[in-house]
Parts: sequence; C-alpha cells; structure tokens
Amino acid sequence: MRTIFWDGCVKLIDQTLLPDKFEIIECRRVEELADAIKRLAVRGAPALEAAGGYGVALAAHERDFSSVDELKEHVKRAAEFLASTRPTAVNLFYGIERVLKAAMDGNSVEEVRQLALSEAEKIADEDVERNKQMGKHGAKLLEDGFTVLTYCNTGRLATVDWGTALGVIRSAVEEGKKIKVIACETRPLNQGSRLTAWELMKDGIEVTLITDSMAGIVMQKGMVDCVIVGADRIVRDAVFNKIGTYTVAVLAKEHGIPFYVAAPATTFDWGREAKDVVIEERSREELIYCNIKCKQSLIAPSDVKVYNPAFDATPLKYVTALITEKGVIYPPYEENVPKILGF
Ligand SMILES: CSC[C@H]1O[C@H](OP(=O)(O)O)[C@H](O)[C@@H]1O
Repeated sequence: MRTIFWDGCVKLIDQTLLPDKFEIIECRRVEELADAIKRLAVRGAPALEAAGGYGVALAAHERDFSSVDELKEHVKRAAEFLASTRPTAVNLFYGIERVLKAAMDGNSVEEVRQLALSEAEKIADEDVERNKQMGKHGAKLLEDGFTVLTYCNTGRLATVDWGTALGVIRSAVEEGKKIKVIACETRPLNQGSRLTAWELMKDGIEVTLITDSMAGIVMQKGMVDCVIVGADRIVRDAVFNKIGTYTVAVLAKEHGIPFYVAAPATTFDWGREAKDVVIEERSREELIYCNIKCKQSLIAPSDVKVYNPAFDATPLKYVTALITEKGVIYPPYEENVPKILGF
C-alpha cells in the first residue's frame, strides 16, 4: 500500500499512530490534509511533494463551483494554504506548484479537475520509480555485510513508496547483500524508533535501535561502515535534514566514516544558500511530554523554556556523496550537481 494515494479523496497512512496502530486517514477537504501535514500524519520530503500535489487536486474536487474561474480562484487559495503548512522541505512547494500549473490550463471545471488529479498521480508514480533508481545507484556503495547507520525515517513512509536512504538499503538487500542497520531513534518525534524500526522489521532487515546520543559510541567502536540519511532541502552549501543530522555528520567525519545523503532532484534548491532557508520550529509539547499524542507523562517541568527546531543544516563538506535518481554525485558539488541534475 502506498503512503498516500487518491481514492475519491486523499487517503494516507496516519504515521502518528505507528508502530502500535495502522490506520488510514481519509481527507475530503484541504483543511483535513493540511492538518495531517502539520501534525506529521504524513511526513517526509517526497511524501510531502505528493501530499502537496494531491492537496491541490483535492481543492478542485472538494465542492461544487459555479464557474471554472471560481474553481481556479479556490484552487489558488488552497495552494497558498497548503504551502503554509511546513516551511523547510522544498518538495512540498514543488508538488503544489506543479499541480497548480497543470490545473490552470483547464478550460472547464471538469477539465481542471482532471488535469490536477492526473498531474498529482504522475508525481506519485514518478516518486516510486525515482526511488527505485536511487536505490540501484546507491546500492553500489554498500558492500555485502555492511552495517549502515540511519537517521529519522527515509523509507516507504517518507515517500510514496520504497524510500530514499532506506530505499538504498532495500535495493542492496534485494540484490542479495546482507545489510544490517543501526537506527537512531530521532528525538523528539521518534521517526527512527517508531517508523524506521517498524519498516525494517516488516521487511526482515536486521535493525538495532539506539538513542541519538549513542551515535558516537557505535562509530567509536567501529560498528558503523557508513551513514545514509535523507534530506528535506539541499542548497548550494548545505543539506537540510531532521534535527541531529549535523551532529551525526560531524561524528562520521571525525571517525572517517562515509556520510551519504539520498534525495531526489526535487529536493535540490540549488539557487539558494543555507542562510535563505527557514527552519521549522515546532511545539514545546513535543519536548516536555514523553508522548505528544496524548500529552501524558511530563518529562520536563511544564513551564520550562524550550527550543525545538525540526531541522538542521549540514555543510556539504561533511557529505561524502549525494545519491540521486540520476546517479551518485561526488564533490566538487558546485560543478557536479548542476552537471548531473541538469540545473
Ligand atoms: C526521505 S525525506 C525524509 C526526511 O523528512 C523527515 O522530516 P519529517 O519527518 O519532519 O518530515 C526527515 O528530515 C527525513 O530525513
């Protein structure tokens, strides 16, 4: 089953309930999908790209319209609303803009609806295919018997299907290589423990869960052959990814361990630099409660000051190679990224 798909409305796996409950959310209105994005029921840059696209298509279908002009105005407003949900993953805006552009070519209500949904479906289908391509290219970097350290969740649940960094691991395993994974839990929302461990165990891929603070000792003990992470936005001088990625990258450099980033071309925002990117800051409740879902078990004084950035920026000097659907890109990035990705 895909992470997000169209079935008369937008349907998606509610990732906030995993690993203990597997439920599908049905979004019949854009507001419902926007809420799902904001509370990370659907999350992960490529999954957000599809969510953005499906969200624009949903806007065109969510009610009746007296004219194609009224419909187009409604869709434009919905696109702006969807773009306001999360600021850092550039894929979200790519998906929204791509479907909005397609929809504007329609000359009737029915045509706008058809064009929007068709483009949103193309985005979803393309994501699965490019993840498989990325997996093939990246699998060449993993030797039989490797142990790979991962951060956050970059698997099926972070994409429409297959995954980016976890997709590379899946592809290597599919080729017959024995790959073990050390998954960082990834505080505060535990995408690593709740989602990555769940995905890998379902696939029968050996995974060991560690706290984020253990990343150093496993590298120091020689337990890690390489690190593979995903990305939310790659700019000319840095990779934006889940908070804590920068720490892992510096540790990997210190221990001479390859640090790879797997991301599709739509995660690249090559015209910008790190200083131009907004890092999402999330609620204090994510840090002061053990379980954000039911706001139980305080693990900090309820009125303590909190800083909760959802992402950090890893300078490209810490990145051994960028794994994309077009191939593996090595430094010098300023020369090779535009050449291979055609920017
Ligand atoms: C395959 S991209 C996944 C990327 O997205 C995650 O962020 P979030 O869970 O907040 O959407 C994280 O940065 C992952 O690396």
